[in-house]
Amino acid sequence: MGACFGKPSEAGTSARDASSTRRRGSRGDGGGGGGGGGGGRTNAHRPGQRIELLLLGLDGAGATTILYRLKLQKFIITVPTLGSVEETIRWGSEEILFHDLGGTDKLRPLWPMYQDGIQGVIYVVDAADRRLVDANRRELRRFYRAAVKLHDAPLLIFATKQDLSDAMTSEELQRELGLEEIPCRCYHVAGCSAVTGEGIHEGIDWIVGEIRRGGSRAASTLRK
Ligand SMILES: Nc1nc2c(ncn2[C@@H]2O[C@H](COP(=O)(O)OP(=O)(O)OP(=O)(O)O)[C@@H](O)[C@H]2O)c(=O)[nH]1
Ligand SMILES: [Mg+2]
Repeated sequence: MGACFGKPSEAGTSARDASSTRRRGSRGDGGGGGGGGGGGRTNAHRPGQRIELLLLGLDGAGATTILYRLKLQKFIITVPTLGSVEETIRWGSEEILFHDLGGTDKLRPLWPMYQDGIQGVIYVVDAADRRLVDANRRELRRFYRAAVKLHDAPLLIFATKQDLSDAMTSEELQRELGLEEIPCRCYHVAGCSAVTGEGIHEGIDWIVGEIRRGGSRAASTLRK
């Protein structure tokens, strides 16, 4: 797939076809999301350089479980993250440093403190809990209002817990979260499960691919 240009909506390629992508730059818009607009550019990625990603989500969404699924290739029982956890994993020729931030309401205001050096954002949603859709929409917007340095960075939404019967699909979540209004460079919603491992590698491949080719993007294609 190409860079962050093209059709308003492209089907992704995760397992069970449970993903959807939006590439900014095709709408010619300039509004939505707020957030000032004076933010610095995200660190451009140089080949061989370590990638740094933020891993966010409401408490209990499943962020840390995804992190250790990636690190250990198995499902492990986690404890709630108090503050932040840093883990590095090897991804092909790349090294990725994850900043996994706790998601309780006390910790969410701290998320925007982690902007410097970050090249991509992963936001984890418990797709099986429909009661949290409003809170997820609100917290995503609040985060991006403050995190102006990340408006140039790709956003991966992990719609996790797809192993549970009533989990929302990625298309449903894309609509419900109002992702069109989020001032990120481009986004992708990937259905996944940290229990089965489904969809996680595809999601990481997407964000790493976007970061790799993001360095040459013309500023005019980016919303400020
Ligand atoms: N069924 C199911 N349960 C999951 C999945 N991923 C995580 N869980 C469970 O969800 C709960 C919360 O997981 P965590 O990874 O600790 O959540 P977190 O987002 O890191 O939460 P905080 O650290 O509090 O911000 C745990 O009981 C996990 O076992 C999944 O894919 N499927
Ligand atoms: Mg955690």
